[in-house]
Amino acid sequence: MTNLITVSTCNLNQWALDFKGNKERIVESILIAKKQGSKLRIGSELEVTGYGCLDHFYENDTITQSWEVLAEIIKDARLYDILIDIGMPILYENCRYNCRVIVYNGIIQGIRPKKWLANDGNYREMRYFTPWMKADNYSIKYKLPFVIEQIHNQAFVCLGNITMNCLGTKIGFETCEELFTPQSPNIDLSLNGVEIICNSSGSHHELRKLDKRLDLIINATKRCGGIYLYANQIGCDGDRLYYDGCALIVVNGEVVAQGSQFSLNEVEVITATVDLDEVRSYRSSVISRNMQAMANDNLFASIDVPFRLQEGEANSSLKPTTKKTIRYHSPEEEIALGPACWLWDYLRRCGGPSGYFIPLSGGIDSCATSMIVYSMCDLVFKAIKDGNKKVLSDLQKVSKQSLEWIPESPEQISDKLFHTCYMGTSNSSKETKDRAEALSKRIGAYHTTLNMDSIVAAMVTLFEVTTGKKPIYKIFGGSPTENLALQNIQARLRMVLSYLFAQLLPWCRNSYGGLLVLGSSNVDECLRGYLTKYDCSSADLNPIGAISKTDLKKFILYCSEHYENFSILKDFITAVPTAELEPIVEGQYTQQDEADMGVSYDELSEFGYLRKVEKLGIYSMFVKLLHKWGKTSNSLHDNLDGCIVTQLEDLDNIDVKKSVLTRGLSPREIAEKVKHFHKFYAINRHKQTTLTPAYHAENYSTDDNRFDLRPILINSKFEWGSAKIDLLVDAMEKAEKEIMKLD
Ligand SMILES: Nc1ncnc2c1ncn2[C@@H]1O[C@H](COP(=O)(O)OP(=O)(O)OC[C@H]2O[C@@H]([n+]3cccc(C(=O)O)c3)[C@H](O)[C@@H]2O)[C@@H](O)[C@H]1O
Ligand SMILES: Nc1ncnc2c1ncn2[C@@H]1O[C@H](COP(=O)(O)OP(=O)(O)OP(=O)(O)O)[C@@H](O)[C@H]1O
Ligand SMILES: NC(=O)CC[C@H](N)C(=O)O
Repeated sequence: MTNLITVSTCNLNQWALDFKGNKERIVESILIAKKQGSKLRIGSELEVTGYGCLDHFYENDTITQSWEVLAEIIKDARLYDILIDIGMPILYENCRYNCRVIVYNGIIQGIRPKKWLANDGNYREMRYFTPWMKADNYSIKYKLPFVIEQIHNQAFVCLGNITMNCLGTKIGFETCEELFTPQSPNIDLSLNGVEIICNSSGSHHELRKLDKRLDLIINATKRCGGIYLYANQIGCDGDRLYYDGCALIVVNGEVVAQGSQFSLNEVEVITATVDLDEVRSYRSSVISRNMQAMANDNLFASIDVPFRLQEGEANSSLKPTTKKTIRYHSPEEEIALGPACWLWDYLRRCGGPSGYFIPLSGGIDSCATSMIVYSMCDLVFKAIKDGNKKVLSDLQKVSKQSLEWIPESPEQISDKLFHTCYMGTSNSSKETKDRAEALSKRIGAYHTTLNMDSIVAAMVTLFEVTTGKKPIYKIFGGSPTENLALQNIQARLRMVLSYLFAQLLPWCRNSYGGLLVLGSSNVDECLRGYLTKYDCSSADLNPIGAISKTDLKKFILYCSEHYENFSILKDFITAVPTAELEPIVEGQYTQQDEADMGVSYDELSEFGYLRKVEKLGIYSMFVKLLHKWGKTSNSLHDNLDGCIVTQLEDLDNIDVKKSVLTRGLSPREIAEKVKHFHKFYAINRHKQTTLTPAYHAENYSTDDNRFDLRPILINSKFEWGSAKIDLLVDAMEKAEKEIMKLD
């Protein structure tokens, strides 16, 4: 026997505070679900307001307008004959809750507030919402606002930790973060006989993160059995995060439907026909599970809904959806797609600007940023080819083209939207100038080349006339201060020129509207502070601000293979990174990034990870890197932690001494690197506070405004921790000498 039921979930491209647009997308998703024969549709977390309203959640307007949107949905008879689960904020006794509102045929069946709020990393739900902490099966009679009551005379609804007892199956809810908690609601829901679990999320993209989310869902339903529907927001809803959709339908640990992770579609509904009997036989044959279910108290307020979701057996045309292989993107693809979708949403939603402008240096970072813009053009082109009328009309509007204009290639889109500029000085080389030009040409962007020596000279002359002193470069005998000042003025002037060009280039091309300026400092440089404050790093948006140089290089390589005729990219990969801010003497660069920084990009990525993700201070970082980068063999590693605790007494132990250092860096070298990193990190932390809003791509992002909250003024000596490091290094060196003697 089969017990088939057709259910839907979706990716919604919501936008914070766009109540009108959000409502339209919700309605469209319900209509699509109905068209696909569905009896249940779930939407993303806080879909009515958009997930990322931040402090706008404090405004009562946000709540009242949510009710107004819901009222219109309730009134709309086209949305009947399907159970709908809608996310919005609700105020009860002056506390704000993050809720699911369950509606059937214009009647609100129940409201389920989120219990376990997301409050780490990018998330601050506790700033706006109160977690629902009442006893589990306690519910209240919630008085509905007049705007709802007047529609069908419904004055009250049950609010609490509810489940829906439909005719023939039970439905329950967990909201985003709750899936990630050790005691996820889905466990109790399944033990209480809930067969369909609806998870509505506002979950953001991070490189290599998708498998964590999928693993949790798959494992939950593998262990407990059940049908799991996952809905998510997709796109940029007004801030640094990209929500990465990937709506999912899973049955007993098998994926039967998966939505896109990166897409320009505003509404994507996925639907599957699933068999409730599969859940019943999966669960009931596991006796240990059944004993737990039997012993489990009823933790939920159960609401009866007079609606049968199952299809009658007479509907023989219906077949259960077959299982699918999960689709993952490689990290390089994720870089190509995530920031590109984010840039598209940002551009079309921000109104006036008619494209992007980038100062293109001929180096890796601005090249990677440009390739992301190219990827955006490519996605837009493909969407138009696939018949996406909204994308076409958005493109025509942004690029100020007529309704007749239809692009024939990504390059034609790039020509309208993307502007690049090489800003050379006498310190620049022909190689970087040519590379920038060649890349821009291949992408199809509108390129300009300029020489700004006269402006730099004018500034330096002004300084000289005012103070009577003339700064000169180090290689000509100047001090480090003079040398730095001469570099920084070039870098800062590039920023001023960028905004001038961004404002006027469309006008030069007989169009109108300005351009958004793109910055391209990567996460490693930001962490080390290897950038001039308020230079080209101070742009409008930075697509790569949370991506490491190592990943960017891999991304360029991927682009050179993925897109046709991009062999020019190989030249970027092999070029030595240099700022070209100091004079080139006899054809040789005097300045190379890694030498200048005193640390390699790979090492910076490591420091960044240990600092932010592993949360290590200076001393623990040193110890961790001793294990990782050190010459010590495993037996010394094994003893190292004990040594630290017992003030290195163990190093007198002959076995430890025998574990001779064979490869890697010495403890002193590691200590120097760790201290060096901390010194520059601390000195330059102030730069993070002014950094351009960047796409959040990594869990070791340095974004001071939302994600990585640190003091601006830090004592760069870290005296206490450094002294402990020195003590350990001395002891290890002493031990090493003794080993040498023994040998
Ligand atoms: N604690 C603090 N809190 C708030 N502000 C603080 C501060 N300390 C300095 N400042 C401010 O910051 C200024 C120093 O920062 P900044 O002007 O950036 O100058 P600074 O960091 O000294 O120099 C820029 C660095 O970026 C490197 N770089 C390399 C490659 C390319 C580029 C490029 O731009 O293309 C740059 C360059 O070699 C140099 O190491 C001070 O003059 C002061 O105004
Ligand atoms: N000659 C140039 N023409 C145009 N823009 C430049 C030039 N030099 C630097 N820039 C801009 O300043 C930014 C920072 O310059 P920097 O030399 O630090 O390069 P970077 O951060 O290593 O990036 P890239 O790899 O793109 O050179 C660059 O990403 C670029 O946007
Ligand atoms: N909105 C949420 O609850 C999101 C939190 C969750 N940890 C995530 O990244 O997906």
